[in-house]
Amino acid sequence: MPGIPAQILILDDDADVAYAAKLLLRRAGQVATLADPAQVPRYLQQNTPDVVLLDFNFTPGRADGAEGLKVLEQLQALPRAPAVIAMTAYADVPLAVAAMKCGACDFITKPWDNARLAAAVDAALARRAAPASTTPAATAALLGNSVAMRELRAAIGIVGPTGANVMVLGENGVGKELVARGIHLASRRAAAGFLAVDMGSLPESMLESELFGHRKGAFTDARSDRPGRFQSASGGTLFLDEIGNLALPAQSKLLTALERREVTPLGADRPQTIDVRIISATNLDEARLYDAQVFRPDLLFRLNTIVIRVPPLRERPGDIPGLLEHYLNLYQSQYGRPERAISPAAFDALCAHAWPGNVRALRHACERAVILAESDLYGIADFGLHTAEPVAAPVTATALKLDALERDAVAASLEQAQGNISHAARLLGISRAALYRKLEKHGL
Ligand SMILES: Nc1ncnc2c1ncn2[C@@H]1O[C@H](COP(=O)(O)OP(=O)(O)OP(=O)(O)O)[C@@H](O)[C@H]1O
Repeated sequence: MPGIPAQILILDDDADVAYAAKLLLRRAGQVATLADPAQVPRYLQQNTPDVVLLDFNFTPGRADGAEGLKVLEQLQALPRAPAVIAMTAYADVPLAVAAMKCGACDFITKPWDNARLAAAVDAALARRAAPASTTPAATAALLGNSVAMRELRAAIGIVGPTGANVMVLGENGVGKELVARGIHLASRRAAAGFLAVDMGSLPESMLESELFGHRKGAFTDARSDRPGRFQSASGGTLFLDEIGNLALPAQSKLLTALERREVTPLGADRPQTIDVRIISATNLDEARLYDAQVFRPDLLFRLNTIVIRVPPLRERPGDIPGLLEHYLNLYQSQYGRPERAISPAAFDALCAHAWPGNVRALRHACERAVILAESDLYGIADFGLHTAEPVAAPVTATALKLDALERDAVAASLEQAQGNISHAARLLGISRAALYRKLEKHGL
């Protein structure tokens, strides 16, 4: 509310940590500090915090986070629950992830990056103050009326104009790129371009030339000067997709570019200043993303000033009917097919399905149903889900064998790539889109 300063509570037994955070956050509101969870009930009798920065271990020697989780529970039970930002040591990231599952909105690792902490608190405060819907144009493509999707749209409206670097997290096919495009459209850079780069499919040997450009003659195939993605996206937004797949040496090159705000094309003797907003995305599990063996913490701090998490479709089943309707309509008109309704049994099955491939898989299933349906209503078999009855079609023994071989090859490459779609596609020598189709076909 205008005029009323936000209340921020820092709960940490380390006096130095609490004091440093207090100094940093003074400009964002009224800051109180407490050192002991036992003081919390009394504080809550007289105060209504908007944001709580919460440490998880207080008693010396304790590292299970139970004390912090108990406070989180108390805060969640309040009529106007504050936004809670978990604060943990780097080694305790799994604890922070557990806290997020219990309702914390974000987490910060200690020692923190000042800009990241300030941005996390600003984002938490802005989210509380935001009206239910913002910048419809920026989020028009993002369908779904679940609470999660409404919050996501509000977050895009808030984060977009800030210009801060954003990291979008979520499983494959949840809509991370749509979110990134929404942030771009809600930003002051909307009139300039949005350029997406699939970092997962960039071979390491090409990374520098692709990202930073090259001069004619810099290497055998460099027949002319070529700008890199950083230069091409100048003034706009560069979307670094599958950032979690970047090898460590490549991470350090990217870090240098971001730190210096300049890139040197291969073969050039002078760097060029860059002006891009970076939005990155990954499907990497957060515990792995925060593992320094996998991802450089200093690069992470550059990229994740704001973190946006897109929940999987199975956690927002209320969005499924609207998405089915949208994509069936889309493909019916695209393929000039008649309008059909979904049979009640198929509808129930589709709503109960876990959708491991998320919205992308649902979209493909709708396309398939529109193409294959023959009766008056869409039946579950038309959608080709692995839980459905197999479509009765004559198949020869050879086709069956080839199919089984293909399934095994896809499964083996996925295992070898530890579930990383880009890597698996590269192992198989096919595009990511083709791999998605095969995953769906074989119900993997
Ligand atoms: N909320 C949504 N409303 C409508 N369509 C959506 C939504 N979320 C995702 N989609 C559609 O699902 C497909 C996958 O979305 P997108 O590419 O943004 O996902 P992603 O998380 O970036 O996937 P990946 O991790 O595999 O790159 C796209 O066709 C997109 O249009």
